[in-house]
Amino acid sequence: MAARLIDGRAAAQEVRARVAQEVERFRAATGRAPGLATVLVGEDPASAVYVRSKGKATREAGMESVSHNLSADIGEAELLALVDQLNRDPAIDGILVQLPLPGHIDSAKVIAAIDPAKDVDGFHPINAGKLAIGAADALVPCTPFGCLYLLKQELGSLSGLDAVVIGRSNIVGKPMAMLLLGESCTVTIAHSRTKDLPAVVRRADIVVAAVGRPEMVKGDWLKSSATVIDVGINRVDAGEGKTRLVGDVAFDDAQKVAGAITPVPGGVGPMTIAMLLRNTLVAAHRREGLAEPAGL
Ligand SMILES: NC(=O)C1=CN([C@@H]2O[C@H](COP(=O)(O)OP(=O)(O)OC[C@H]3O[C@@H](n4cnc5c(N)ncnc54)[C@H](OP(=O)(O)O)[C@@H]3O)[C@@H](O)[C@H]2O)C=CC1
Ligand SMILES: Nc1nc(=O)c2c([nH]1)NC[C@@H]1CN(c3ccc(C(=O)N[C@@H](CCC(=O)O)C(=O)O)cc3)C=[N+]21
Repeated sequence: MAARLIDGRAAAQEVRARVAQEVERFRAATGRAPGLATVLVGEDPASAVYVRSKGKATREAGMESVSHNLSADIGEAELLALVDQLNRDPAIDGILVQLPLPGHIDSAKVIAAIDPAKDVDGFHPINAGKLAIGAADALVPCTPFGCLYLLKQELGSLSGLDAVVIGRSNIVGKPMAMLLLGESCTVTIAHSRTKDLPAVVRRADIVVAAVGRPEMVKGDWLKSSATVIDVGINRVDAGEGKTRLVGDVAFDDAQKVAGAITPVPGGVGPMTIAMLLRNTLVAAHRREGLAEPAGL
């Protein structure tokens, strides 16, 4: 039987509509809108597209969006000075520095300079630590948070399920594993040194692929009825000078085996943006000392 398609666009639209309602309440209570600042260094076209769509979604939710576009040869000190200025700006509730940064800038240093209360990406060591210890007030990285939202929508309780996360980056794989552990899954983190990855994946009730290798996870690696979340965003040649987006999972074959699967595009990507808006809303409430909006 063909897998159910997990519609990330629809789920993201629901989250965004709820955020927009809460933005109105926030506005009524404080006389201002939540504000998100995005910082883009250099002119990587893909990054520029993401940053623009984040800005658009922010405004559509009724929030303020401020974008800073810096030249690729800006010094680390100048970038740190901008972060410091945004940390102090009372109208800014969330700061997102688009990654990757150019090689001459130490991204760990830049991330650590962001006020943890404004770290809506959830990349600051304080927020990563809070997630790891299960603190309720962690700001959680948007991509894994969006994956968890889709999984809970699809499966309800995740307790006791076997989850395999492929990829161990600080922005996707590791926080994803922490979230699944928090839901009482039995979690395996696989990576480039994992022995016999197909055998590891075959045990999984839940597979999260965050690798960056087009269509690496094959249909016959999957246990029948597994729930598959494909985080990969890979642009590949489609002939005639065109390109198309594919995930880290070989979708057509996986779809014949899996119980449910996210498409690329239209899966995790839109959820990432929805969760960024959610985190900005929550950060704004905390900064104003307001009760956090329930159920978001
Ligand atoms: N939809 C969205 O919103 C987002 C999508 N992405 C996409 O998700 C993917 C992953 O992103 P990110 O985590 O930043 O990537 P990274 O490159 O930081 O990490 C990739 C991970 O995959 C592992 N890996 C690489 N090759 C293999 C292999 N052959 N077998 C098993 N594991 C392997 C690496 O292992 P090792 O550590 O051993 O090197 C590493 O842990 C990319 O396609 C990216 O574009 C990312 C962010 C947001
Ligand atoms: N500080 C930081 N935070 C990030 O969250 C961050 C980042 N840097 N750097 C790059 C990655 C990537 N990322 C995506 C966001 C949305 C889509 C998205 O909306 N994708 C659409 C398709 C977009 C298209 O057509 O190109 C989809 O999957 O349907 C994808 C990828 C956030 N990232």
